Amino acid sequence: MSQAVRSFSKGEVAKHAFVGDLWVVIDLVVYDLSKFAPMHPGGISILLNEEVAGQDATQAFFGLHRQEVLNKLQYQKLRIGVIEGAPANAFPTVAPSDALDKVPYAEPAWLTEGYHSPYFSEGHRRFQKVVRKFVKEVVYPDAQKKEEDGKPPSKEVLQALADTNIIAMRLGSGRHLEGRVLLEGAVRPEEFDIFHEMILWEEFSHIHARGYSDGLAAGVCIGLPPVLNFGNEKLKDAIIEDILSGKKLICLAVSEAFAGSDVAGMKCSAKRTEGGWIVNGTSQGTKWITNGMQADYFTTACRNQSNGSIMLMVVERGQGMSTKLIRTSYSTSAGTAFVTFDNMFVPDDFVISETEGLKIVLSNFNHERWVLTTASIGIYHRWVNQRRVFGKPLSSQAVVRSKLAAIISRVESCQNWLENVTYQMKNMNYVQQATEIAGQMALLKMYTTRASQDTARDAVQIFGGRGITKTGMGKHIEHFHRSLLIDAVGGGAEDIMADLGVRQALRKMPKNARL
Ligand code: HEM
Repeated sequence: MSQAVRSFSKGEVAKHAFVGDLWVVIDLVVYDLSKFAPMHPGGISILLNEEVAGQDATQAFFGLHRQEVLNKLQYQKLRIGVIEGAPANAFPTVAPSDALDKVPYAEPAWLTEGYHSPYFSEGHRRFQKVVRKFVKEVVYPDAQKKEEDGKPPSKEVLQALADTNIIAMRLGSGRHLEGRVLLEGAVRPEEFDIFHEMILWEEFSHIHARGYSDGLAAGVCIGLPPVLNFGNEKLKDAIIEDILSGKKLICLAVSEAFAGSDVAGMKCSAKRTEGGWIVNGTSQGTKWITNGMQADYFTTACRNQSNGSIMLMVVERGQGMSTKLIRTSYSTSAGTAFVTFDNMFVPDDFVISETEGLKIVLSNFNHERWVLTTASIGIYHRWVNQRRVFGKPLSSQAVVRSKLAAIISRVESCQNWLENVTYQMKNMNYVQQATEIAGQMALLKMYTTRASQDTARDAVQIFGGRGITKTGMGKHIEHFHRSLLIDAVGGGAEDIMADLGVRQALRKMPKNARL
């Protein structure tokens, strides 16, 4: 035992069980709560309970809080020593920010000790460590705060994403990465592949703040690819660098109040005028536009009034545009907006395509669906050992273990299917992806979001009341349960995805196929 750490007998601790003189033991460590108790978010009276004050409160504590509470600096200061006989390392140490979780199935198999993967190299493993550290240290604290107060992500975090070129990396591999230093050199631009991008999305999902995560320039990931892949050089020169460097934001404005994501049914219209187009979408403005509140540019689909063709263009924020905040089941941190255009002028250079708008928007969906699927996968279940009912750990009940079996099987099957689809995307060109993978991607997204709903329901059942509280031990479960439908609907609702998957399979059915 280090000399600096004092040790106390149980009897000594028991003497401090009153207002103004209050100690408790958690995991063999003695905490002096005398000054903290009146400020305790759970109230003072529970701390004065005879089974808590001056006692070993380990079980009670972990039945209500997450371990991370004890890791906070302000609470580390409450430690005054350990219980007699405790090992020298009893003081909980904070795991390094890039540490892997040792709880079985908490990490994907490729990050589990002793497991192998055909898809991920040593380079991917190094990259994953750097991303995890970045997410935990730079993003997580801001995410937890802003998800709660509904404000957009802080400018510093968005700038950090731009400076490390995470904004650029989330658009996938390609020429836009050339010459950039990626996350302080964690990967070279020419090495960066779709598995690096997958790591980014999976690691970012660990912030457990779905609205905030969309607020982190998610609109760029769907609004900029049409410009990158189909825009003219003048348009690219005018906006890409400002967006990748964090000065400006772009979003995708294609779903409409009456047509939803049925792009073909849109009412927003464009009329020819000298040097450009006049865009109107007033009564049927575009709806559910992620980042619409903050965006400077809107990649917008509209119908050419003269010939009915579907155009795609970038509308710059300005007079004639209004953006109104929409409240959804996740945080307003995402800046989801109802957008209307009233006689907006769009110069010719900002038109991406006059005739192929629909095709470009549809081709964009594959990557969007892949992103949504990647971000949805992954759930932790260490708490099952933690929560106790009728005096026993919950995991001692067969019915709970059966739910766990289902949760694990679903997570593992989604992850493995995703890795396979990602590998196909890595090895297929753009056209092949549209014909070979779109159907499978749609089925995978549908399966993943349905699995998420089953998993959230099981988790809430196991968690009981804690699974529906926004604070404490169950806060991530509550959040997951409330926000998962965003992924089930965004980028195409489940039934549409299922239908697309099967229709694409049927198209490929050999004419002479017989049972
Ligand atoms: C080192 C000692 C403790 C610290 C630093 C602490 C800190 C906190 C914090 C930060 C919260 C807000 C919710 C959260 O973020 O998890 C909370 C809530 C709560 N705490 Fe404690 N706590 C301590 C000990 C205890 C003990 C021993 C009990 C007794 C069983 C207790 C009972 C509660 C209750 C009932 C809540 C409200 C639960 C909720 O909001 O979901 N706390 N505590």
